[in-house]
Amino acid sequence: MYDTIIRNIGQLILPATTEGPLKGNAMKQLEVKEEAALAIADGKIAWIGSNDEADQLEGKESIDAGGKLVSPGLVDPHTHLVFGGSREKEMALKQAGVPYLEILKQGGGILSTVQATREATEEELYEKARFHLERIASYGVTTMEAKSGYGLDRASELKQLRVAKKLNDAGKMDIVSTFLGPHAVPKDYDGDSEDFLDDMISMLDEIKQENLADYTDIFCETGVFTVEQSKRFMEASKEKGFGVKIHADEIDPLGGTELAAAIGAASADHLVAASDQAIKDLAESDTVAVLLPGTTFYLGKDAYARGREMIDSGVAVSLATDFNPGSCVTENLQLIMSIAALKLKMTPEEIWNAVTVNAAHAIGKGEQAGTIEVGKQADLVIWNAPNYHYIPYHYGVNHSQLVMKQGDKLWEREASHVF
Ligand SMILES: N=CN[C@@H](CCC(=O)O)C(=O)O
Ligand SMILES: [Zn+2]
Repeated sequence: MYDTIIRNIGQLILPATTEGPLKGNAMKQLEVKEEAALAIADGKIAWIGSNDEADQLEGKESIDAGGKLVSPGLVDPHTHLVFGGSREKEMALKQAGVPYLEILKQGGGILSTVQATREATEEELYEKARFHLERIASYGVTTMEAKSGYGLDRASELKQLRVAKKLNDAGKMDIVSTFLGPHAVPKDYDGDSEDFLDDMISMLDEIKQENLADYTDIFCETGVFTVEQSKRFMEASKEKGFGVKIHADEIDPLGGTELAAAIGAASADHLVAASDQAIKDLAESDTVAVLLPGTTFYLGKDAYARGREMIDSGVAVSLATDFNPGSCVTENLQLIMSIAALKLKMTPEEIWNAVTVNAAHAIGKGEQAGTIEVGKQADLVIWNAPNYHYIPYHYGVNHSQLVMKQGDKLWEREASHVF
């Protein structure tokens, strides 16, 4: 007797291969099973077969998918989930042409969120992050990453990391936590980025001991941290047993992407200005390129990361929201899928692989999330859509009908709609 049987699935997205992350041509492959069914037991996928075969199965609960699309739960591998305040007033500045890095230089941007985050209590941050997390889940996400980086001092960084851990322990979403201490140089350091970096490095032992993060991250950018500083921080993190990530080549082509590939980073993120050499290096490495086209869109830029070229060159590409209060204020990963189709020229198959299997690998969750396979967590979405092409096609709305996390209902739409 199974716990739940999902019957009458119009299209079931299965992996074309059990390996990952998928690179280049492998990103074009999706195994789509029509007229399918699946069974769940103990929070895991226990059986996958045809709808006819499922007639012989017994389950405590039976769900009729109504001929619709069922996919793995989406994975969002780059978010800044935990923060205080909001920055709606920056929008007018951006419209007036003030560049993102100039706002930061003047003490706004990331630094204004730092102030609000420092002022908020742990409970306030928890409630706010939980609100955003529920919205993220409603869009079909069952596993995500969350970065610190708005505390920029010991106590406030630990406060952010503890909030992410508590949210993970609450069990509704798997949250991979990343320590992004070197996100900006706070005003208290008077521009002394080396001194600040030393202080962030000195936190690594404590974070490890308290098991507050799996990865570290650094913002490698003009006026923030150099490639040399990024290398120093990443090497120190690796030595302490962390996986490493980097915000690389978002605005200026400094070479953070080449560094990520050379150092064996789990992911290099943004990559809007990544060089030809960076793309070659990534293709030859195990580093996943996490592209954030929602950020390029929200910052009003014309040039997007060269996703098409990256895939054609053999890079493992993933997509994320970059949800944060400044450069990409949306919890909607489905919207990012549409922007990836329109601006990165990615195909529907590539997009699905980018927000499932490759995203899971970018945050070290490839073994348990990102694909529907017997033995893996029963994290899945029943979509109010007839096929997998439909989600990036019909943009800006929420197509989730039922989001399941380890076999439990995480979010459900009240009524099903006609396409
Ligand atoms: N670019 C650096 N960090 C974030 C933005 C943070 C912010 O503006 O608050 C990003 O990934 O886009
Ligand atoms: Zn980011």
